[in-house]
Amino acid sequence: MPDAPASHAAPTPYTPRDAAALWKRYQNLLVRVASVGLSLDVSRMEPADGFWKRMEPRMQEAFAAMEKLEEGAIANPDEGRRVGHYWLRDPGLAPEQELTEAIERTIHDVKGFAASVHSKEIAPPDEKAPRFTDLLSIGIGGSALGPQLVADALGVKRDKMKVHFIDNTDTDGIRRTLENLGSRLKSTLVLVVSKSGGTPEPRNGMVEAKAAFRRAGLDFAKQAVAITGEGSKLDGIAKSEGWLRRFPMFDWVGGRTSVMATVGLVPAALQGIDVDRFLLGARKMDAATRNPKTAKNPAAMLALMWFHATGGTGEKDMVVLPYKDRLLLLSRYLQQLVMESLGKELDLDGNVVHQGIAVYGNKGSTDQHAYVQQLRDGTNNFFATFVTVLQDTPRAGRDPVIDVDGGEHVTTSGDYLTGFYLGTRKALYENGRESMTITLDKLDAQSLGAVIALYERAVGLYASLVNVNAYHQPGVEAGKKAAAGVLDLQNALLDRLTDKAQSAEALAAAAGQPDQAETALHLLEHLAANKRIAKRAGKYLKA
Ligand SMILES: O=P(O)(O)OC[C@H]1O[C@H](O)[C@H](O)[C@@H](O)[C@@H]1O
Repeated sequence: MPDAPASHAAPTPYTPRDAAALWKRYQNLLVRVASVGLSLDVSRMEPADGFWKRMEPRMQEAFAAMEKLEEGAIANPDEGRRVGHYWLRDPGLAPEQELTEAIERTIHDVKGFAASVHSKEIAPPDEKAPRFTDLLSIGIGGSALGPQLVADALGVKRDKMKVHFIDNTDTDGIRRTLENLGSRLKSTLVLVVSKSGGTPEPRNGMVEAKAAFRRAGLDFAKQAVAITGEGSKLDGIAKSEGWLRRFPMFDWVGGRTSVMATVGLVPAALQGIDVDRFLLGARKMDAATRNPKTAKNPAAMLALMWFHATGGTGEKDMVVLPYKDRLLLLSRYLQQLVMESLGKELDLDGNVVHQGIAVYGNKGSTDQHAYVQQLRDGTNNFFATFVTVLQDTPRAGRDPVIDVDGGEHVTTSGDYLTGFYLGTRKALYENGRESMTITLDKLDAQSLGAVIALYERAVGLYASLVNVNAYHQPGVEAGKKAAAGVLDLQNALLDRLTDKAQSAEALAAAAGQPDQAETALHLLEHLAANKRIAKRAGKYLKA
């Protein structure tokens, strides 16, 4: 008889409570922010006895650090920057009157610009295009993820403009987006969005868009808007070429928290989204998450539950599962917000800590038919955050009700979605898998602003709990520098290429980089696959 296989079952970290105990726990722990119609339920998280008490002094320190940040302290010490995204939705909080005025003026300008575009006062130069119909936003990272989330979560059929994105330097992806616009290019307003104004991907997107405009006989500058830091490279280009408009990006707003700055507000306002309500939702959530009573503060509760679930070291992943198609991009948005903020090698005292929390997820119930199997039965290396919306559609009560079952009572698709969420949560809990739930009464500009603000604050508080700088991203630079070196090598290889076929190794050596033979091979293969150079018997030559 072979030995019985070793059990790989993940340990159950807690004994599931019975229904009565859970009901009580739910009632005790629920945090409700009535002003924005949002609730946070952490009853299916099971921190050990004494956790709340033990963490309370640290949470109070985190509140104090956050208070200083909001007052204008240099909360990003490595970059010597202040961190002002909370001021964007409550300009009166900004530490100086000039900043308050700059924020207010910018919001006013954004709304004014959108109104002029909608009223056709600002219109395309082509006579055959009486108004701007489409919006092409070119940006990456924080200059794309927030706007994409907002556009998808809140877009409706009667949007004032149809929004498209170029968020990569993928030739085919760019072409596909531009081809989709087709003859509507003449009525497309282009936003080139880059806080630093020097990121290669949006620069490339801009160059490709310009080429498409030229091919169509259109004047790019008359249809282009720059959203960037004042004095940046992009700002200079927009200024010298006389673009339609330039909107400033404040230095004290980080890319991943820029959705309530011009980065997010310009496209949202142009699409026709109520940006005032969006900002209001965030402002109300900010008020709720300044509450120093931990148990009443949803951001503090979230941060504490992350700390509990991951041991304060990121040992478990955060699975974000919105049961709502419109919130599909929330997990991708949170991936940047959480991982770029918390994923750090060093803590604030310079110790090597390798912090972070991995975030992934798409949407329910769709994911139940994909990877939820592993969540329920497999390795117990995650905690789930369900996001649910009570109101099935913005027209609830007016939409026709479709009975999908034909039983005694009406059952709708939305009822199934709710059933699947509740069922999955239960199945996970009973198998020792923890989860939280954020419930929105309805999904609209206000509640979306509130959810974003909730996570921004939770990330800031958590960063304090684990003592990292949430507002820099030194690791990103390493990849950027390496990429620049690779492109330099490509140019050196192209310089050495002749009509005589040479191996990758020989070309790398000729380029003075004999130790880069493998990189040279990859570059040459890419060039050959795109017919920009020729390849013969495994060697490379001019095309
Ligand atoms: O807006 P940009 O300056 O072009 O930056 C776009 C993105 O790129 C960087 O690499 C950062 O890591 C992100 O935080 C940022 O959002």
